[in-house]
Amino acid sequence: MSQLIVKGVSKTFGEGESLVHALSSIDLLIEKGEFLAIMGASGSGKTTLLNCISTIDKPTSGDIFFENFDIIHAKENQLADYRANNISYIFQSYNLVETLTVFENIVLPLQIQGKSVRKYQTKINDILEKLSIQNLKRKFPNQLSGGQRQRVATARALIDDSKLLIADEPTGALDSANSESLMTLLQEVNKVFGITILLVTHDPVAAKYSSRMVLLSDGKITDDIERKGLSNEAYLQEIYNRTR
Ligand SMILES: Nc1ncnc2c1ncn2[C@@H]1O[C@H](COP(=O)(O)OP(=O)(O)OP(=O)(O)O)[C@@H](O)[C@H]1O
Repeated sequence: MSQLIVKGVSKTFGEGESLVHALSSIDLLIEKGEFLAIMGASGSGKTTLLNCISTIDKPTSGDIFFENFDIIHAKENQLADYRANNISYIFQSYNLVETLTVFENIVLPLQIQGKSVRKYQTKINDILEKLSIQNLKRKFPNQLSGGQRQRVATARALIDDSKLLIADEPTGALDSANSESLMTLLQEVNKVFGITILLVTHDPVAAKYSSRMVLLSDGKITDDIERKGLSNEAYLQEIYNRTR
């Protein structure tokens, strides 16, 4: 059973002359632990698809199930629980709180959800160690390099047992060196923690770190390729071939 099932999802905006078909009958099965890159031209429906999955937006028709949970027919309080328990985001700007230490930033989602930081101590140490930021715990964000800030923001996204990590154009504002380090980090996090990642990107170089790429054109899926055993570079070539 796939972790995420998107079945016949359509989404329109506006009406009459200004009607836009943002998504047209999207069918997509996503397995647990997949690192999926969603590509496509501007306006092809990438963000709308992510928004329907993360319940920011509601499809006009179709069904979405996450681990058997029926997102479309759920009540608002159930959706709030779904979001809190399952979804984390990686933001372009990292969104670290400058007046809190690295440790306090990382445990913030636990505190917001009223969870005991003490119960998560082993997991916190594991994440700090795996992301090589144990020695930064007491520092403040303004004492960190760009790459270290990325690692702290990623640790925070991983702390609360979320099953789905959503990154909408996370490299959009980064230079190529920082893009590469963020994408390498996401690839590592996907492998080590097995978290499912949904990445929206325009950039084939960012998409080469994924395990699968779907291409949207005018609200439809027009291509779907898996990395299988390909190296990043061979997979990149395949993505170039299929997206140009
Ligand atoms: N709230 C809205 N109201 C009206 N039209 C919308 C709205 N949101 C999206 N659209 C339209 O739906 C289509 C898909 O938009 P979407 O933002 O999903 O595309 P995208 O592939 O993420 O684009 P980009 O790469 O530029 O971010 C576009 O034609 C867009 O203009």
